[in-house]
Amino acid sequence: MEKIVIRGGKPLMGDVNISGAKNAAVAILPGVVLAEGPCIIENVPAISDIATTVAILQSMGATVTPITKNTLQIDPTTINCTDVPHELTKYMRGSYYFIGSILGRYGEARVALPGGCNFGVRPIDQHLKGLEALGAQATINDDVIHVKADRLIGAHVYFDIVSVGATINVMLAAVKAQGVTILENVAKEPHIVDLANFLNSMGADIRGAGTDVIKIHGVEHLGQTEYGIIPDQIEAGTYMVAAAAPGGDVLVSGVIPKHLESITATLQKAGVQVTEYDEAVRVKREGPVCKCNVKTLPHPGFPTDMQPQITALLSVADGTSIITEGVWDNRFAYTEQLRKMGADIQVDGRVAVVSGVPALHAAAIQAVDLRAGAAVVIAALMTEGTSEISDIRHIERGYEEIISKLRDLGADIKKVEE
Ligand SMILES: CC(=O)N[C@H]1[C@@H](OP(=O)(O)OP(=O)(O)OC[C@H]2O[C@@H](n3ccc(=O)[nH]c3=O)[C@H](O)[C@@H]2O)O[C@H](CO)[C@@H](O)[C@@H]1O
Ligand SMILES: C=C(OP(=O)(O)O)C(=O)O
Repeated sequence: MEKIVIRGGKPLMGDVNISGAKNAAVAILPGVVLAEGPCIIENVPAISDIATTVAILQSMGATVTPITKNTLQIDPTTINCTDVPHELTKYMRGSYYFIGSILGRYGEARVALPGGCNFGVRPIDQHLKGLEALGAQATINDDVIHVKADRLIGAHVYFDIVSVGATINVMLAAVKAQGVTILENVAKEPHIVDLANFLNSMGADIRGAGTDVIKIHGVEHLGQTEYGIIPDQIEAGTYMVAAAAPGGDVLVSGVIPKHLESITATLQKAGVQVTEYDEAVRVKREGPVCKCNVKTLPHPGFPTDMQPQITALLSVADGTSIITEGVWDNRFAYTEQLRKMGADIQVDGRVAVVSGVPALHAAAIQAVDLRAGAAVVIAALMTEGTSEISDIRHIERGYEEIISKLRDLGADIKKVEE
């Protein structure tokens, strides 16, 4: 078993370059199934969720050729199987995007239920509601989702809840449906817009991505494309908080600052200096961390996927911060790990009361999920002693080369085999 060992207390200084967005890539790669020719996808993050996505494509018969570490050529014309088994879906949430794309292309898919971070129940009723509105029959038996349609027909879908996954899955199926699909109350995250841009580059006709309503004119054929994935909003935000945590001066580059606005504003409230450039943000902290209240919300609100990281930072603020989780029912389990490091955090349902302490202390801690893993890395960077982080496979789902990126910023961090 591998662990991350961090000797903290050193300020982070220098530049860090941000990788392609995990949550865009895990939707775009399944989207390639819809193409009638090979696609070249650039800026694909080298993370384990992508290794799993590639393994799913290969298990279906697609030909995946790495051109560089972050560029893949994917030829879906060799696909000969439309079933995705649980051995492959169980590692990640985005595996369920194969439901929409295989249904859109082949009219039938059998995809086992997805894995991903455990925040309590993660229902898929809105995905199925949207696919059924397009004319698909959907059933779940023995943990396998079976969707089938003789023909997908455009429809008007009003989502009862704003869901990233449902918006993406229904878009993936609707691009080839006959007629017009209107999706209302959709998610507006940057990766929704990126997926729409990618599908449009293949010949789809999607408008309105990034607003509450998406309109899709179905097309008969989607062709090959060459497309570059956007930078990862959450990886960028994580390095912004990491830079602020032990106090330092870091240029987070290769980003779209507009995507980071809610994170920038929150860090500024917490007393951190953030300067925006065209494709970079500079993060500097000299004074104390100031208490501040944070509520996570769908985009453009403060992202839930940054909630554990900001909580780690605020655990050493000069007062009490209230963190309200507005998306998930159960996303505070990781605070137990911060408490092991001396944090004073009381959780009541979707609210955490974080009473700042002067300093955290080193401990043996666990990455209980992906962003919880990032949070304990940030906490360890702030402490004077040596912390050991276990279950790092969760961190590797979503952070490309986190060890070398932090080491290049001056962190004392290494991966060790137990
Ligand atoms: C691979 C990926 O992109 N994962 C992200 C995606 O997850 P994911 O797509 O699973 O999250 P959703 O946006 O769907 O979930 C938002 C809320 O809607 C609820 N819901 C969702 C679907 C559904 O059919 N019914 C339902 O009730 C969920 O329980 C949750 O309370 O968006 C989340 C919210 O930004 C992020 O935390 C995850 O990192
Ligand atoms: C929750 C996350 O991912 P997933 O939905 O893939 O579990 C995340 O990226 O923070």
